[in-house]
Amino acid sequence: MNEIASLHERQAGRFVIGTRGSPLALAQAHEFAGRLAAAHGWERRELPLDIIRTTGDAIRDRPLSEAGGKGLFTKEIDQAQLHGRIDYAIHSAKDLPNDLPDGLVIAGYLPREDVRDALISRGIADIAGLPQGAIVGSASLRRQAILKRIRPDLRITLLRGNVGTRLEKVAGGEIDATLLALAGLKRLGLAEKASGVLSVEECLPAVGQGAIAIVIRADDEKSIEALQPILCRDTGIAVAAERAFLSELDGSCRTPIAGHATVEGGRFQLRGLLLAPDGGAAAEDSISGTTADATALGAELGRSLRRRAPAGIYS
Ligand SMILES: NCc1[nH]cc(CCC(=O)O)c1CC(=O)O
Repeated sequence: MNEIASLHERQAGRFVIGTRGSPLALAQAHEFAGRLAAAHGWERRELPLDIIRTTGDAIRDRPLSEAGGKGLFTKEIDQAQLHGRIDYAIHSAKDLPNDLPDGLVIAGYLPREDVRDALISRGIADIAGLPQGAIVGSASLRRQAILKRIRPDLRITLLRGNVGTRLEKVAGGEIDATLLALAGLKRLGLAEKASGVLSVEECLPAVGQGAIAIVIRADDEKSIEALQPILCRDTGIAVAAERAFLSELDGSCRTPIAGHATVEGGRFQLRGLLLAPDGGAAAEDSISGTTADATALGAELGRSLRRRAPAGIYS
């Protein structure tokens, strides 16, 4: 969107929503806008989307961990937000860096989708069913290490691109399988592309998986207030604890880490997993308590796993 269009829509609209342009990012932004409009009885066009291309969108050929990590998908959006061009930025919680730039904060989360990973293959329902030496594509260090741990014979290749591209590579026979977040598939209306769904026990999800984070300017009281009716408190508690866990372990996203928290009836539980990149060694544990202590417990589990990290990860 050019500057003039942006200014024009800004006068017509109540709030401007910033998002990346991938199909999944757009689906998430539309879900947010639909919920916000419904909560206030606003017209959907009063919440225009400003689609922002990020540096990360242009990188296709190498692991993001080598190209500079998670901030690549947020930098241009952060700038637009700090300059006041957008009010709300909608992100997959999983893709948000540990530390946001000064002046921006996570205001909360929408209700979480299914946190599990889906297996995408030509008709095989679980990892055990994949043929010996099958080629599995993934760009996620977590998924790669988990796969190597349970099936050392699999040949893991780097697979990037948006969800549609990844599905095509399996359908076309270029690779035998991949793992994708079921949440993303559901939000794209593609859940039937999953040939199987992996349990949380078998494949512990990434921190933040399935949750949509809403970022605002820290001092933007109008935007914070309008959000309140659509935020999911339990998701907020769970993801904040997962992020506290992650921030004790690694900010560089070069280490395979999984973490998943649940909140039910005032109780909180978090499982965490830290793996050697080749899947050969792992440290895993869980912690539970009251929701009031969730973030502190998340950090505690992170420190505890760090002390027990497989050799070669931190030293
Ligand atoms: N890193 C890409 C990314 N970021 C968020 C999702 C899916 C949606 C989610 O996890 O909330 C995906 C694709 C995937 O992992 O399948």
